[in-house]
Amino acid sequence: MSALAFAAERAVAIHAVLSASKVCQRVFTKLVNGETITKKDKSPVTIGDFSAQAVINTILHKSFPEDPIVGEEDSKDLRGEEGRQMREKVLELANSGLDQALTLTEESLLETIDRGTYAGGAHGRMWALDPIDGTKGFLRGEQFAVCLALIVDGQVQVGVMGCPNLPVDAKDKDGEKGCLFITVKGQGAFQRNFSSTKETPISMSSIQSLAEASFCESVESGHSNQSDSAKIAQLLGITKAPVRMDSQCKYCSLSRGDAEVYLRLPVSATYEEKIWDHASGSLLVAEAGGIVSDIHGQPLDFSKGRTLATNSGVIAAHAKIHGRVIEAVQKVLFPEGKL
Ligand SMILES: Nc1ncnc2c1ncn2[C@@H]1O[C@H](COP(=O)(O)O)[C@@H](OP(=O)(O)O)[C@H]1O
Ligand SMILES: [Mg+2]
Ligand SMILES: [Mg+2]
Ligand SMILES: [Mg+2]
Repeated sequence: MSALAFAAERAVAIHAVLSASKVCQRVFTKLVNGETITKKDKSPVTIGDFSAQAVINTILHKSFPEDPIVGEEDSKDLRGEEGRQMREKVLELANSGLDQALTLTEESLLETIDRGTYAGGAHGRMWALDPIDGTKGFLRGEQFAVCLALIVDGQVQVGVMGCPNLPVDAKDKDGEKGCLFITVKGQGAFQRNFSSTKETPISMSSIQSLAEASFCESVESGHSNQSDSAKIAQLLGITKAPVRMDSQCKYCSLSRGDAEVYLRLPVSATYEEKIWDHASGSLLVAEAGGIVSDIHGQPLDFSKGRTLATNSGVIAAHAKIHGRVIEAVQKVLFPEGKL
């Protein structure tokens, strides 16, 4: 029997994401003032984001030196005298997550972080990396995810997500936390706990009626229009309150049946979703029995560069109900019937 496709990429991605997730867990308990800065777009970035990107880029480069990386962060804020304090912290943290043979110097730290500047596009292999997705959730001690995906010719082929604060069993919220979600196109979706190497197949819950469904959305009202989502839920007959959660943990929750619908509704006409915010999560949901599209029902197009430039918003649901959800989305967002 021939080896499964992308077996090496899957294994390396698991190792990289797990290593970075553990660094993030360590940072959170030690994060102090001055270790978070605000980026030009007003979003936060922490020593955790930089360290996780350094760990993953270093591990990827060792196994796949030719592969470009589309990563969220760059080293600008770590350079020069202004960046010295943060740079030293990030160096120490990144090295704590890497094997000794891969130990970074200040110079190679900046270089490895900047391997994530690839422009993306329709051709060839590339990794999409969000070292901490849901940085706001991370800062609140809530949900965040370390997200890595392999994209080949515009198609997501491998996705691995590490969710350090997610309960391994949604029904036992105070139980063990820390799980990894793993998927390869055509090979299904799996969950593994940080504490074990055993992988369990997961799938979305197939509900009979939307009245039983629950939907999830971002915690941040600036990332998704929550008043429109309430109207859509009402139109669908969903009565349960939304589950608000940061990061791609929403895709993970859907994939193992904790919720049935994920609504991410545009808050502005100009914002373009980033490919690293959706690549791994959207493949996981698709492999678990769902459909992920934009608000018009169009597939997410990962071939347009660093953003999903031709898509607007994200709607994910079980394949059996996705069409009905899109109908409701269209009715609420475009009451005149115009697209
Ligand atoms: N106006 C906006 N609309 C949609 N997403 C946005 C946004 N501004 C920022 N984001 C993205 O929302 C992501 C978090 O997703 P969520 O809201 O589901 O937790 C952020 O990822 P980072 O935290 O990696 O920066 C960021 O890329
Ligand atoms: Mg960010
Ligand atoms: Mg993100
Ligand atoms: Mg991020």
